[in-house]
Amino acid sequence: FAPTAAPRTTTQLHARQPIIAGNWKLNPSSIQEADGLAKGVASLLGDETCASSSAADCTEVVVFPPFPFISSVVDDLAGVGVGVGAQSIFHTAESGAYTGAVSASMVTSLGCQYVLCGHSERRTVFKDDDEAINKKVLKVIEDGMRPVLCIGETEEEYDAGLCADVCKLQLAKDLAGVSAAAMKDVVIAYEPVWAIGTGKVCPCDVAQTVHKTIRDYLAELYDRSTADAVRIQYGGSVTPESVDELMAQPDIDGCLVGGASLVAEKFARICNFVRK
Ligand SMILES: O=C[C@H](O)COP(=O)(O)O
Repeated sequence: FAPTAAPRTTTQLHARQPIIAGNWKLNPSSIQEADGLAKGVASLLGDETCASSSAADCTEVVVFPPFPFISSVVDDLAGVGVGVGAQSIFHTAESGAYTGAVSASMVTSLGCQYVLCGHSERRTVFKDDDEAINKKVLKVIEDGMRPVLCIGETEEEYDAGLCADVCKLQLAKDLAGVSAAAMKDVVIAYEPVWAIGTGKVCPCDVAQTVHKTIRDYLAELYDRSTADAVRIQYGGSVTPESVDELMAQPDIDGCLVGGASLVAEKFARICNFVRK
């Protein structure tokens, strides 16, 4: 799938490849529907030119189906250049008496390249705390996959002016023990909780400011060069209508899309965002 306008300049010091991801969450309700969605995405984005490229003018696309659909979706997307990831993993053990758990090695063996860690719905509904999220991040890296570490503040924290503090604290705790070298495989997703599934997109200038704050803090945790190479996605009610302006911001390198990723045409339009 070709970019629809002139690519972001590649002469900048750290040309980060855009990454658009679709988090299907607890959707759809059957394997038939999941295959239909994956095949729809495949037919709309079907072009192998981006499959093996990490060039900044080529957008990486990943989808995160529910566990039972992963294998089939991997098959549906074979040869299309769209990656597949898992929405979580169990971080405590690889095997044993853990009813309902799914290990990193299981999803790796299915062909997953990415795992979501720390999504706000995991933090609130499933009580994943920063210690568990940190273990997941480390486990994903250890198993040769890439974590998409989700961070972000609640509406109350945003209103109290605590956005930067919350994001920094989550980064410090969730990235503990992750080396600078490993950060090349880590994607950060800034997802203000108040914008998730609400239709309220964070204003682009606010999102850019937070992304820059996150990048500057990564430079404190690591170094400037490492921070400048990390890809930071925005997530929260992203739509075909909002994606172009978001992606025009200098520190926004991609989007983590929920609801709009469940409609192949909308997701394809977001992946084919117009570069400004
Ligand atoms: O993982 C995706 C985010 O939670 C955003 O979801 P949303 O696009 O439905 O607001």
